[in-house]
Amino acid sequence: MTTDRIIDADATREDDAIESSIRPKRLADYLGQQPVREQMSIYIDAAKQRAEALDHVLIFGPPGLGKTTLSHVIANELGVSLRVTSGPVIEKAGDLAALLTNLQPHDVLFIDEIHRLSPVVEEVLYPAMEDFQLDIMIGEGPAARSIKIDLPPFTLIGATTRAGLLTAPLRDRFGIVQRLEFYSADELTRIVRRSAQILGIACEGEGAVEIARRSRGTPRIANRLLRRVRDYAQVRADGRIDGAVAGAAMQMLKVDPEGFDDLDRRLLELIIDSFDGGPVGVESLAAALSEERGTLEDVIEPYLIQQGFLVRTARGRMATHKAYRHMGLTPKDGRADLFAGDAGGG
Ligand SMILES: Nc1ncnc2c1ncn2[C@@H]1O[C@H](COP(=O)(O)OP(=O)(O)OP(=O)(O)O)[C@@H](O)[C@H]1O
Ligand SMILES: [Mg+2]
Repeated sequence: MTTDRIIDADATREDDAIESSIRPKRLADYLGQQPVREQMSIYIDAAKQRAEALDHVLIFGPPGLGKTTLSHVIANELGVSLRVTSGPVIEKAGDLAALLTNLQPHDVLFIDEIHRLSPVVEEVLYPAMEDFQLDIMIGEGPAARSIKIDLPPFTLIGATTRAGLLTAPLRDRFGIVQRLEFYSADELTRIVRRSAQILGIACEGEGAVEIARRSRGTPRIANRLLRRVRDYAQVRADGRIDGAVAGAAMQMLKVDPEGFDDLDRRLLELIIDSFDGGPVGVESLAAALSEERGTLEDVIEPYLIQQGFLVRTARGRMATHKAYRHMGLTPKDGRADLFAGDAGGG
């Protein structure tokens, strides 16, 4: 979105290039996300047994957790084609009509950033999802008329960073809603090992663990850190990534043991120093960091909140006891009690 953070969860061009080789294609290679995998495997088998299109799927979760990957996996497992588009790209009702009428029965249409569909396009999508029917107006003025076109049964997969961004009528039309969670260090370790193997990188036990621990619960970041650590290992060591090499590389990359970079630390510092620990509104924080509010809410905050460094309250964001300690500071009086046992969430 904005920065050149090594731990930015957004995809870069380099990511896209390597993506195709390491992106899992089958459910069995889609590591972690156990409940999602289990459910999807049942829904996919059931749809195949009935020879029906899979019900529409909404996938939401922070950037880099595997929304696009999961949609590819679903289409692969169903044995159908996947058409990829995104909310902002579909400008007119006619664009959507062209996409939908080109689908084969049971195909998957993947709409990324589905919360950014225009209201007009969304209106056209409702009957398409519900009744596999297109209801569009052609012509203008007195000559305008509405025509109905039957569509092949298809599966819509929508992805968004936050379910709350969707309108209620759109959300209600998805029969399957999957929320992706941040990955555990163990899951990320397996992902790092798998990627290392595919890319032919020698990455030993502790090396993979070290990279996983600092990946902010995000596979895209894990894969990117793996590549940067490989560079370091190649130039400064014998090419093998072990714990020590990974640790040294992380120091060079300024990724701290929690996986935080300068931006995360600046955010925590800001709340603690300039706003006395909060609460402080998200707009003020975004302005002070020169970041967009959306970046703050979708990219930076979710992990800090999930890890219990930040809490979202009705009056704004507050730094927790854990945040003070991480920054090497003593919590304000009372704050320790207030947040003792706080496990994050939100
Ligand atoms: N469950 C998984 N197992 C292994 N690797 C994964 C998994 N999920 C994602 N990845 C890896 O992480 C990378 C990023 O995933 P993906 O592009 O699907 O994220 P996304 O949620 O669509 O992100 P964005 O919100 O930016 O679109 C992929 O290239 C893939 O290799
Ligand atoms: Mg994606």
